[in-house]
Amino acid sequence: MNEKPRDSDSPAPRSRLAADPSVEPLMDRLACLQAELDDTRRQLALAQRLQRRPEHRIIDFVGSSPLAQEVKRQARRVAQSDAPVLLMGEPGTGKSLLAHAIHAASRRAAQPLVTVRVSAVPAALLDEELFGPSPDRAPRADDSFAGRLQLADGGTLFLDEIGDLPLALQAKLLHVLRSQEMPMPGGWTSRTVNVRLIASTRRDLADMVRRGCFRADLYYGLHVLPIRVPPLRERIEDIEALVEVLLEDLARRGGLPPKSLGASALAALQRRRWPGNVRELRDLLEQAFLAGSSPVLTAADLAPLMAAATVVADARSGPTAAAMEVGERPAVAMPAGSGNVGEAWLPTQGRSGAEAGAALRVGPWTPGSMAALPLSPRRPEEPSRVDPVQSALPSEDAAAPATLSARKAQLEREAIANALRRTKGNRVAAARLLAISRATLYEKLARWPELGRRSD
Ligand SMILES: Nc1ncnc2c1ncn2[C@@H]1O[C@H](COP(=O)(O)OP(=O)(O)OP(=O)(O)O)[C@@H](O)[C@H]1O
Repeated sequence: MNEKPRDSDSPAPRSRLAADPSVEPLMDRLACLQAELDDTRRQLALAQRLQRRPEHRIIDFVGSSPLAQEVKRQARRVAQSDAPVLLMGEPGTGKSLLAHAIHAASRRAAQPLVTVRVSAVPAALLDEELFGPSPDRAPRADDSFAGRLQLADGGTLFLDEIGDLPLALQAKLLHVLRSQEMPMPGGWTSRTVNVRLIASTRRDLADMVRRGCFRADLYYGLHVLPIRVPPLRERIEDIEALVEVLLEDLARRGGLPPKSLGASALAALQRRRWPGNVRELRDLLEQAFLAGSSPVLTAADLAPLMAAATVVADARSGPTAAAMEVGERPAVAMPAGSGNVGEAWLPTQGRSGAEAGAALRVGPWTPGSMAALPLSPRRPEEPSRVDPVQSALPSEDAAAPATLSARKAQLEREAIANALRRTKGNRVAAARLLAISRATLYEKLARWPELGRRSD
């Protein structure tokens, strides 16, 4: 056998060292460390694999109706391209799901998908949030802060509710997308960004262009690959499959025994118009799932929940809510030179009680949120006697929600309420305390607007 001569400097074979009693404890320690290292490597590899696992795939868009099949066909087609995608549809129809799925099916899947929910970030913060520090200011030590466009470099930027983007930022976005260049602070240098844009809207952007509220060039740039995501009422035949998947998911997430739907309950669901679309269906099923102990949900189980949801839907179609769907954000004047185009949207502060109340109703539905809504809403002018922040804190006898996602949401809400209480409502300080960006805090407050209101 042709054995390679051992280098005189290489360590002595392990067996010879191990035989030496003086190094035995060291060898044992080394073996332990090696085992720990291997274990950590395995865990790291698993975590990386899990992180890379897409949140949604195109197949997760449940439905076999012709409309649902067409959406999935278009999603597969646009995933092959690098052109901007525009997802148009009512709230809760699955636009975010599709954005994630298209990214996951694209050649950028291994790169980041960065989401900005435009409607949830105040206009005054949006510029920096998207583009990073302004190129007009002198470079500073803290300029390592990157805007979301830069964070999405190589991957995909998902702009949820692009219709809420102020006009000045529309121009800036268009410029960056066309030139693939972002000027850096100081204005002397720029950096290249390679980002694919997916945008979603529940508003009629073509109508906004006609009214001068949305730039025509950005609209046409986005309209290269448009996908219309149909409302649930146009694909009633998908409800059965959706119910099956959603009930299975609720049971799995909650670690609970599975439940099914009786024939009368299915018929009742198919008769409904679903203004909140699949999200509303999911919330309704979650409440029904948690409310009863029977393994089969009946029409009688669903009837009171559907009646309560109808009250909410009617409130949503009221005049203020309708204005928010098709019109502009409630705007307040900004002082001249404040850096934005004369308007800033404040999620809760600065709005009248009526507007804030409407925002509560039209805001995103969260699991179990309908149960928390009063059936007869308080009159807007009636002052609240309850400190919303205090009331958000955990009470001794508050029943913990059963599902993991609802429990996580409750803990998050409590942490934010606590931070706001400790900082006396100062959002900048609260965000710092929570170690999140201001924009993230505003995004979360859009989900729980009552936390952002001061009782004093
Ligand atoms: N076709 C579908 N199949 C399975 N789940 C769906 C489908 N459509 C929507 N969902 C589920 O419904 C919920 C709402 O969907 P999603 O957030 O994607 O809607 P959206 O259109 O982005 O809403 P919004 O405009 O309010 O942001 C999510 O839990 C999503 O997983």
